[in-house]
Amino acid sequence: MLATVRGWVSKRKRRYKENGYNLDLAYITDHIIAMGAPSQGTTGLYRNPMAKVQKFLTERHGAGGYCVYNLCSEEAYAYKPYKFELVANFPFDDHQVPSLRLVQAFCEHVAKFLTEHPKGVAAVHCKAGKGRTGIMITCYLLYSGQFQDVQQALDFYATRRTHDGKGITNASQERYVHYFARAMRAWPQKRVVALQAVRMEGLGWISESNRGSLVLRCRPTGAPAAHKVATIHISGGGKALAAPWQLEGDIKLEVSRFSRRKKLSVLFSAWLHSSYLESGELTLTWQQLDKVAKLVPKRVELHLTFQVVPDGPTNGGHSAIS
Ligand SMILES: CCCCCCCC(=O)OC[C@H](COP(=O)(O)O[C@H]1[C@H](O)[C@@H](OP(=O)(O)O)[C@H](OP(=O)(O)O)[C@@H](OP(=O)(O)O)[C@H]1O)OC(=O)CCCCCCC
Repeated sequence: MLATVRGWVSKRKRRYKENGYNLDLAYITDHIIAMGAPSQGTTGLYRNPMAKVQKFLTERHGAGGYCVYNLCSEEAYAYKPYKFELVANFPFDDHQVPSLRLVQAFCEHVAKFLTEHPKGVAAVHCKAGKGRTGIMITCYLLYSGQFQDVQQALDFYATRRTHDGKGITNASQERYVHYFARAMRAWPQKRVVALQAVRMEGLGWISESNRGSLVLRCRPTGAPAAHKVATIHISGGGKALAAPWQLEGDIKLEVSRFSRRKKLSVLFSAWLHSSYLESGELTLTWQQLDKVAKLVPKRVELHLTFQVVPDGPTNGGHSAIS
């Protein structure tokens, strides 16, 4: 019965079903595992039971032959380091993107571990072990030179981790793999951009009959978390900003609307990095947005006008131009 429930929860991800094991776990390469969170208590009833994961890894790779990489920022999936002999934490939030520095640090750690343990395995997990795990593993495949082409690395991960070839399905997570591939060639220079105008098309009845808002979050380069820098109320689908917002680092744009019950619900969001933005209009289509609500038509477009700020502000950005 529990195996059936675990199978439902792991959806279309590949499970390891050999030698009496049945775990939400897949070998991406001989030295990289992607897996669902090793869990205890009630959560262990429908995710990977901690004890089984420990037994599996120790049996196959020896007590010191594996390092567990926990990418969860969720409190619920934190565990004491002694649960495994070697544990490394590179946390970021579910459905979101890591900073490029976090990806770099992860890749360096895995490379060092595998150099010191040539027969070892890096066992990477987030909650489900698909999206966040996918970014980090795909970036490592590129970093370690196993792949040169981003799309090929993404496809390889998707095929190895899932039955339906849907590995990283979050547009921003995929965008950040591309960013990291560029960052490996030349680390991005700090760049401040001013968001000057926002326009949405294709929202149909949503923009006509609802008040909406665009919430801007920014994680300045080097800062641990993103924080809200502005809420812009958008009526009729567009707005030129009287006071453009200067942004630097990881930028999250979240478009929400007020429902009939006056509850604010997110329609879609997207992460962008200021260093890869140019002056001019950027259009994000349905495919380039994250977690688009079902009621949003597929013809939706978010148009953003940015201006690169020469020699940006000394306060590191994310402030309004007065
Ligand atoms: C009889 C019970 C039947 C349950 C059937 C559940 C069937 C079911 O939908 O199970 C799946 C759900 C949700 O599943 P999870 O709680 O595992 O959530 C997934 C996780 O957020 C992934 O992110 P990450 O951790 O990999 O970064 C995400 O992938 P992504 O970031 O790529 O979008 C995925 O989205 P996706 O599915 O790909 O769109 C989410 O479903 O599990 C639960 O809600 C836990 C259920 C706990 C049930 C407890 C029962 C005791």
